[in-house]
Amino acid sequence: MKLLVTGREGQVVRSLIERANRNGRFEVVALGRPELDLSRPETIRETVLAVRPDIVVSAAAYTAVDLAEDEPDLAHAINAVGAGMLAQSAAEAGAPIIHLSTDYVFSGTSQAPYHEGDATDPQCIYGRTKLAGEELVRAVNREHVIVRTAWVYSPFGKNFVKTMLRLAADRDEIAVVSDQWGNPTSALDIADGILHVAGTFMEQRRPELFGIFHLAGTGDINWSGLAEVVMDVSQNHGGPTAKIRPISTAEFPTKAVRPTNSRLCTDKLASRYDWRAPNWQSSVDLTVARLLDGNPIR
Ligand SMILES: NC(=O)C1=CN([C@@H]2O[C@H](COP(=O)(O)OP(=O)(O)OC[C@H]3O[C@@H](n4cnc5c(N)ncnc54)[C@H](OP(=O)(O)O)[C@@H]3O)[C@@H](O)[C@H]2O)C=CC1
Ligand SMILES: Cc1cn([C@H]2C[C@H](O)[C@@H](COP(=O)(O)OP(=O)(O)O[C@H]3O[C@@H](C)C(=O)[C@@H](O)[C@H]3O)O2)c(=O)[nH]c1=O
Repeated sequence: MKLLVTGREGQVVRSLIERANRNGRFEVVALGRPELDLSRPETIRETVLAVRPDIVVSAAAYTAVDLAEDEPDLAHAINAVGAGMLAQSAAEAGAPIIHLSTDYVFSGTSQAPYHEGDATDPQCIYGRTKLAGEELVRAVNREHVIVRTAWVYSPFGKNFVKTMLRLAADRDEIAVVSDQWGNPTSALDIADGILHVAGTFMEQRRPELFGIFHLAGTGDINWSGLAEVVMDVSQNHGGPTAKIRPISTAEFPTKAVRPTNSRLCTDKLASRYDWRAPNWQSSVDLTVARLLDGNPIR
Protein backbone atom coordinates (compact mmCIF):
# COMPACT_ATOMS: atom_id res chain seq x y z
CA MET A 1 0.00 0.00 0.00
CA LYS A 2 1.55 3.30 -1.12
CA LEU A 3 1.37 6.22 1.33
CA LEU A 4 2.26 9.68 0.09
CA VAL A 5 3.38 11.59 3.20
CA THR A 6 4.02 15.34 3.08
CA GLY A 7 7.31 16.68 4.47
CA ARG A 8 10.73 15.10 4.86
CA GLU A 9 12.31 15.96 8.18
CA GLY A 10 9.23 16.50 10.34
CA GLN A 11 8.72 14.45 13.51
CA VAL A 12 5.68 12.55 12.24
CA VAL A 13 7.15 12.05 8.75
CA ARG A 14 10.40 10.60 10.11
CA SER A 15 8.44 8.39 12.51
CA LEU A 16 6.17 7.11 9.72
CA ILE A 17 9.17 6.21 7.57
CA GLU A 18 10.76 4.30 10.48
CA ARG A 19 7.58 2.46 11.50
CA ALA A 20 6.54 1.63 7.91
CA ASN A 21 9.95 0.09 7.23
CA ARG A 22 9.43 -2.19 10.20
CA ASN A 23 5.82 -2.99 9.34
CA GLY A 24 6.50 -4.10 5.75
CA ARG A 25 2.90 -3.60 4.57
CA PHE A 26 3.34 0.05 3.55
CA GLU A 27 5.56 1.87 1.09
CA VAL A 28 6.09 5.46 2.24
CA VAL A 29 6.85 8.15 -0.33
CA ALA A 30 7.81 11.26 1.68
CA LEU A 31 7.83 14.43 -0.39
CA GLY A 32 8.40 18.03 0.61
CA ARG A 33 9.79 21.27 -0.69
CA PRO A 34 10.51 22.17 -3.45
CA GLU A 35 8.58 19.55 -5.46
CA LEU A 36 5.63 19.52 -3.05
CA ASP A 37 5.45 22.96 -1.45
CA LEU A 38 2.23 23.57 0.44
CA SER A 39 2.62 27.32 -0.01
CA ARG A 40 2.66 26.80 -3.82
CA PRO A 41 -0.65 25.07 -4.65
CA GLU A 42 0.38 24.35 -8.25
CA THR A 43 3.07 21.92 -7.00
CA ILE A 44 0.59 19.88 -4.95
CA ARG A 45 -1.86 18.53 -7.54
CA GLU A 46 0.90 17.74 -10.00
CA THR A 47 2.87 15.73 -7.42
CA VAL A 48 -0.10 13.80 -6.01
CA LEU A 49 -1.31 12.79 -9.46
CA ALA A 50 2.19 11.73 -10.50
CA VAL A 51 2.73 9.55 -7.38
CA ARG A 52 -0.74 7.90 -7.58
CA PRO A 53 -0.86 7.02 -3.86
CA ASP A 54 -3.34 4.66 -2.22
CA ILE A 55 -3.54 7.07 0.74
CA VAL A 56 -2.25 10.59 1.41
CA VAL A 57 -0.97 11.45 4.89
CA SER A 58 -0.93 15.20 5.45
CA ALA A 59 1.84 15.51 8.06
CA ALA A 60 3.57 18.71 6.93
CA ALA A 61 2.52 22.00 8.45
CA TYR A 62 3.62 25.41 9.60
CA THR A 63 4.22 24.51 13.28
CA ALA A 64 6.10 27.54 14.68
CA VAL A 65 3.36 28.62 17.11
CA ASP A 66 4.82 32.00 18.17
CA LEU A 67 6.25 32.93 14.75
CA ALA A 68 2.82 32.34 13.19
CA GLU A 69 1.59 35.47 15.01
CA ASP A 70 3.99 37.47 12.75
CA GLU A 71 3.42 35.38 9.59
CA PRO A 72 -0.34 34.73 9.53
CA ASP A 73 -0.57 34.73 5.73
CA LEU A 74 2.17 32.13 5.27
CA ALA A 75 0.73 29.97 8.08
CA HIS A 76 -2.72 30.18 6.44
CA ALA A 77 -1.31 29.39 3.00
CA ILE A 78 0.39 26.22 4.29
CA ASN A 79 -2.00 25.00 7.00
CA ALA A 80 -5.30 25.90 5.34
CA VAL A 81 -5.04 26.48 1.56
CA GLY A 82 -2.22 23.94 1.06
CA ALA A 83 -3.97 21.30 3.18
CA GLY A 84 -7.22 21.84 1.24
CA MET A 85 -5.45 21.54 -2.10
CA LEU A 86 -3.75 18.35 -0.92
CA ALA A 87 -7.08 16.82 0.12
CA GLN A 88 -8.69 17.82 -3.20
CA SER A 89 -5.79 16.35 -5.18
CA ALA A 90 -6.07 13.14 -3.14
CA ALA A 91 -9.79 12.98 -3.98
CA GLU A 92 -8.98 13.43 -7.68
CA ALA A 93 -6.52 10.53 -7.39
CA GLY A 94 -9.20 8.42 -5.64
CA ALA A 95 -7.19 8.38 -2.39
CA PRO A 96 -8.45 8.94 1.16
CA ILE A 97 -6.52 11.48 3.26
CA ILE A 98 -5.31 11.30 6.84
CA HIS A 99 -4.78 14.90 7.94
CA LEU A 100 -2.97 15.85 11.14
CA SER A 101 -4.45 18.60 13.28
CA THR A 102 -4.00 19.97 16.76
CA ASP A 103 -5.36 20.42 20.28
CA TYR A 104 -4.78 24.19 19.74
CA VAL A 105 -8.10 24.36 17.82
CA PHE A 106 -9.74 24.51 21.28
CA SER A 107 -9.91 27.55 23.57
CA GLY A 108 -8.76 25.53 26.57
CA THR A 109 -11.39 26.95 28.92
CA SER A 110 -13.20 23.63 29.42
CA GLN A 111 -12.39 21.71 32.59
CA ALA A 112 -12.90 18.32 30.90
CA PRO A 113 -10.98 16.53 28.12
CA TYR A 114 -12.19 17.67 24.69
CA HIS A 115 -14.32 15.39 22.50
CA GLU A 116 -14.27 15.50 18.71
CA GLY A 117 -17.64 17.25 18.50
CA ASP A 118 -16.89 19.95 21.08
CA ALA A 119 -16.96 23.57 19.94
CA THR A 120 -13.64 24.83 18.57
CA ASP A 121 -12.37 28.31 19.38
CA PRO A 122 -8.64 28.66 18.70
CA GLN A 123 -6.85 31.43 20.55
CA CYS A 124 -3.77 31.76 18.35
CA ILE A 125 -3.01 32.11 14.62
CA TYR A 126 -1.52 28.61 14.38
CA GLY A 127 -4.71 27.11 15.87
CA ARG A 128 -6.94 29.22 13.58
CA THR A 129 -5.05 28.19 10.44
CA LYS A 130 -5.14 24.51 11.46
CA LEU A 131 -8.90 24.74 12.05
CA ALA A 132 -9.37 26.36 8.63
CA GLY A 133 -7.34 23.45 7.19
CA GLU A 134 -9.63 20.90 8.86
CA GLU A 135 -12.68 22.61 7.36
CA LEU A 136 -11.25 22.64 3.83
CA VAL A 137 -10.12 18.99 4.05
CA ARG A 138 -13.60 17.93 5.19
CA ALA A 139 -15.27 19.94 2.41
CA VAL A 140 -13.27 18.53 -0.52
CA ASN A 141 -12.51 14.89 0.32
CA ARG A 142 -15.34 12.76 1.72
CA GLU A 143 -12.84 10.02 2.63
CA HIS A 144 -10.96 11.98 5.28
CA VAL A 145 -9.63 11.08 8.71
CA ILE A 146 -8.65 14.19 10.64
CA VAL A 147 -6.32 13.14 13.45
CA ARG A 148 -6.06 15.78 16.16
CA THR A 149 -3.01 15.18 18.29
CA ALA A 150 -1.07 17.17 20.90
CA TRP A 151 2.26 18.05 22.51
CA VAL A 152 4.30 15.93 20.05
CA TYR A 153 7.86 14.88 20.87
CA SER A 154 10.26 12.36 19.33
CA PRO A 155 13.94 11.72 18.69
CA PHE A 156 13.51 13.82 15.51
CA GLY A 157 13.22 17.52 14.72
CA LYS A 158 12.40 20.17 17.30
CA ASN A 159 10.25 19.52 20.33
CA PHE A 160 9.78 20.35 24.03
CA VAL A 161 11.49 17.18 25.32
CA LYS A 162 14.64 17.89 23.31
CA THR A 163 14.54 21.57 24.36
CA MET A 164 14.46 20.56 28.04
CA LEU A 165 17.46 18.23 27.59
CA ARG A 166 19.38 20.97 25.76
CA LEU A 167 18.60 23.58 28.42
CA ALA A 168 19.54 21.14 31.22
CA ALA A 169 23.00 20.78 29.71
CA ASP A 170 23.60 24.54 30.27
CA ARG A 171 21.54 25.48 33.33
CA ASP A 172 20.98 24.41 36.93
CA GLU A 173 17.34 25.45 36.89
CA ILE A 174 14.61 25.74 34.21
CA ALA A 175 11.38 27.65 34.86
CA VAL A 176 8.42 25.90 33.19
CA VAL A 177 4.72 26.70 33.16
CA SER A 178 2.61 24.45 35.35
CA ASP A 179 -0.88 25.74 34.53
CA GLN A 180 -1.27 24.41 30.96
CA TRP A 181 -2.47 20.81 30.81
CA GLY A 182 -2.37 18.33 27.92
CA ASN A 183 -1.41 14.89 26.63
CA PRO A 184 2.24 14.50 25.61
CA THR A 185 2.30 12.31 22.49
CA SER A 186 5.19 10.41 20.93
CA ALA A 187 5.44 10.88 17.14
CA LEU A 188 6.40 7.19 16.93
CA ASP A 189 3.11 6.29 18.63
CA ILE A 190 1.28 8.61 16.20
CA ALA A 191 2.94 6.74 13.33
CA ASP A 192 1.76 3.40 14.75
CA GLY A 193 -1.76 4.82 15.10
CA ILE A 194 -1.80 6.23 11.58
CA LEU A 195 -0.64 2.93 10.05
CA HIS A 196 -3.32 1.09 12.04
CA VAL A 197 -5.99 3.56 10.86
CA ALA A 198 -4.79 3.38 7.23
CA GLY A 199 -4.76 -0.42 7.24
CA THR A 200 -8.20 -0.62 8.82
CA PHE A 201 -10.05 1.78 6.55
CA MET A 202 -8.41 0.48 3.38
CA GLU A 203 -9.79 -2.95 4.29
CA GLN A 204 -13.24 -1.77 5.33
CA ARG A 205 -13.88 1.76 3.92
CA ARG A 206 -16.95 2.08 6.16
CA PRO A 207 -18.36 5.63 6.62
CA GLU A 208 -17.99 5.50 10.42
CA LEU A 209 -14.23 5.10 10.00
CA PHE A 210 -14.01 8.60 8.48
CA GLY A 211 -14.33 11.90 10.32
CA ILE A 212 -12.45 13.60 13.15
CA PHE A 213 -10.55 11.52 15.73
CA HIS A 214 -8.43 12.47 18.73
CA LEU A 215 -5.16 10.53 19.02
CA ALA A 216 -2.93 11.44 21.96
CA GLY A 217 -0.76 9.87 24.64
CA THR A 218 -2.76 8.22 27.42
CA GLY A 219 -2.81 10.28 30.62
CA ASP A 220 -2.29 14.00 31.14
CA ILE A 221 0.18 16.37 32.74
CA ASN A 222 1.27 20.01 32.65
CA TRP A 223 4.44 21.23 30.89
CA SER A 224 6.37 21.52 34.15
CA GLY A 225 5.42 17.97 35.17
CA LEU A 226 6.51 16.71 31.75
CA ALA A 227 9.86 18.50 32.15
CA GLU A 228 10.34 16.86 35.56
CA VAL A 229 9.80 13.38 34.10
CA VAL A 230 12.29 14.19 31.31
CA MET A 231 14.86 15.21 33.96
CA ASP A 232 14.27 12.02 36.00
CA VAL A 233 14.70 9.75 32.98
CA SER A 234 17.74 11.71 31.85
CA GLN A 235 19.35 11.36 35.27
CA ASN A 236 18.70 7.61 35.26
CA HIS A 237 20.52 7.36 31.92
CA GLY A 238 23.47 9.53 32.99
CA GLY A 239 22.21 12.51 30.93
CA PRO A 240 21.95 16.21 31.84
CA THR A 241 19.57 17.26 34.58
CA ALA A 242 18.31 20.52 36.08
CA LYS A 243 15.85 21.58 38.76
CA ILE A 244 12.44 22.36 37.25
CA ARG A 245 10.81 25.45 38.78
CA PRO A 246 7.01 25.52 38.20
CA ILE A 247 5.75 28.96 37.11
CA SER A 248 2.48 30.43 35.86
CA THR A 249 1.74 31.28 32.22
CA ALA A 250 1.85 34.98 33.21
CA GLU A 251 5.48 34.50 34.26
CA PHE A 252 6.43 33.12 30.80
CA PRO A 253 5.00 35.59 28.28
CA THR A 254 4.79 34.33 24.69
CA LYS A 255 3.42 35.90 21.49
CA ALA A 256 0.81 33.19 20.98
CA VAL A 257 -1.87 32.34 23.53
CA ARG A 258 -1.88 28.61 24.36
CA PRO A 259 -4.86 26.70 25.81
CA THR A 260 -4.94 26.19 29.58
CA ASN A 261 -6.53 22.78 29.12
CA SER A 262 -6.09 20.99 25.81
CA ARG A 263 -6.56 17.42 27.04
CA LEU A 264 -8.12 15.24 24.34
CA CYS A 265 -10.56 12.38 24.92
CA THR A 266 -9.44 9.46 22.72
CA ASP A 267 -12.42 7.12 23.29
CA LYS A 268 -13.81 7.52 19.73
CA LEU A 269 -10.58 6.19 18.19
CA ALA A 270 -10.55 3.34 20.72
CA SER A 271 -14.14 2.33 19.97
CA ARG A 272 -14.13 2.70 16.15
CA TYR A 273 -10.55 1.56 15.47
CA ASP A 274 -9.76 -0.45 18.59
CA TRP A 275 -6.52 1.52 19.03
CA ARG A 276 -5.19 3.68 21.86
CA ALA A 277 -1.75 5.27 22.33
CA PRO A 278 0.47 4.02 25.17
CA ASN A 279 0.76 5.86 28.45
CA TRP A 280 2.70 9.11 27.91
CA GLN A 281 5.30 8.36 30.64
CA SER A 282 6.39 5.07 29.07
CA SER A 283 6.85 6.73 25.66
CA VAL A 284 8.78 9.68 27.17
CA ASP A 285 11.00 7.11 28.88
CA LEU A 286 11.72 5.33 25.57
CA THR A 287 12.36 8.58 23.70
CA VAL A 288 14.71 10.12 26.27
CA ALA A 289 16.57 6.81 26.61
CA ARG A 290 16.97 6.65 22.83
CA LEU A 291 18.15 10.26 22.63
CA LEU A 292 20.74 9.70 25.35
CA ASP A 293 21.87 6.18 24.52
CA GLY A 294 21.65 6.46 20.75
CA ASN A 295 19.99 3.02 20.76
CA PRO A 296 17.05 2.10 18.55
CA ILE A 297 13.91 1.56 20.58
CA ARG A 298 11.06 -0.92 20.26
N1 LIG B 1 4.54 19.35 16.97
C1 LIG B 1 3.46 19.28 17.76
O1 LIG B 1 3.56 19.41 18.99
C2 LIG B 1 2.12 19.00 17.18
C3 LIG B 1 1.91 18.86 15.83
N2 LIG B 1 0.64 18.66 15.33
C4 LIG B 1 0.44 18.53 13.90
O2 LIG B 1 1.05 17.30 13.49
C5 LIG B 1 1.61 17.43 12.18
C6 LIG B 1 3.06 17.01 12.22
O3 LIG B 1 3.77 17.82 13.13
P1 LIG B 1 5.34 17.64 13.35
O4 LIG B 1 5.80 16.38 12.71
O5 LIG B 1 5.61 17.90 14.77
O6 LIG B 1 5.90 18.88 12.51
P2 LIG B 1 7.39 19.37 12.36
O7 LIG B 1 7.41 20.81 12.74
O8 LIG B 1 8.34 18.42 12.98
O9 LIG B 1 7.59 19.24 10.78
C7 LIG B 1 6.87 20.03 9.89
C8 LIG B 1 7.01 19.45 8.51
O10 LIG B 1 6.31 20.30 7.62
C9 LIG B 1 7.13 20.53 6.50
N3 LIG B 1 6.76 21.80 5.88
C10 LIG B 1 6.74 23.03 6.42
N4 LIG B 1 6.37 23.93 5.50
C11 LIG B 1 6.15 23.25 4.34
C12 LIG B 1 5.75 23.62 3.03
N5 LIG B 1 5.52 24.89 2.68
N6 LIG B 1 5.61 22.65 2.10
C13 LIG B 1 5.88 21.35 2.41
N7 LIG B 1 6.28 20.95 3.62
C14 LIG B 1 6.41 21.89 4.57
C15 LIG B 1 8.55 20.52 7.04
O11 LIG B 1 9.41 20.35 5.96
P3 LIG B 1 10.97 19.95 6.04
O12 LIG B 1 10.96 18.45 6.17
O13 LIG B 1 11.49 20.45 4.76
O14 LIG B 1 11.49 20.67 7.25
C16 LIG B 1 8.46 19.36 8.00
O15 LIG B 1 8.62 18.12 7.34
C17 LIG B 1 1.34 18.88 11.76
O16 LIG B 1 0.16 18.93 11.02
C18 LIG B 1 1.11 19.60 13.07
O17 LIG B 1 0.26 20.74 12.91
C19 LIG B 1 -0.45 18.57 16.14
C20 LIG B 1 -0.31 18.70 17.48
C21 LIG B 1 0.99 18.88 18.12
C1 LIG C 1 11.11 26.36 26.37
C2 LIG C 1 10.14 26.65 27.49
C3 LIG C 1 8.77 26.65 27.25
N1 LIG C 1 7.91 26.92 28.26
C4 LIG C 1 6.46 26.86 28.00
C5 LIG C 1 5.95 27.69 26.83
C6 LIG C 1 4.67 26.95 26.46
O1 LIG C 1 3.62 27.37 27.30
C7 LIG C 1 5.01 25.50 26.77
C8 LIG C 1 5.36 24.66 25.56
O2 LIG C 1 6.30 25.35 24.80
P1 LIG C 1 6.69 25.01 23.31
O3 LIG C 1 6.94 26.31 22.63
O4 LIG C 1 7.76 23.99 23.32
O5 LIG C 1 5.43 24.28 22.76
P2 LIG C 1 4.39 24.71 21.61
O6 LIG C 1 5.14 25.13 20.42
O7 LIG C 1 3.34 25.59 22.13
O8 LIG C 1 3.78 23.26 21.39
C9 LIG C 1 2.68 23.13 20.57
O9 LIG C 1 3.14 22.92 19.25
C10 LIG C 1 2.09 22.90 18.31
C11 LIG C 1 2.72 22.62 16.95
C12 LIG C 1 0.97 22.03 18.69
O10 LIG C 1 0.17 21.65 17.84
C13 LIG C 1 0.64 21.84 20.14
O11 LIG C 1 0.00 20.60 20.41
C14 LIG C 1 1.84 21.97 21.04
O12 LIG C 1 2.64 20.81 21.06
O13 LIG C 1 6.13 25.52 27.67
C15 LIG C 1 8.36 27.19 29.54
O14 LIG C 1 7.55 27.44 30.45
N2 LIG C 1 9.71 27.21 29.79
C16 LIG C 1 10.62 26.98 28.81
O15 LIG C 1 11.85 27.03 29.06
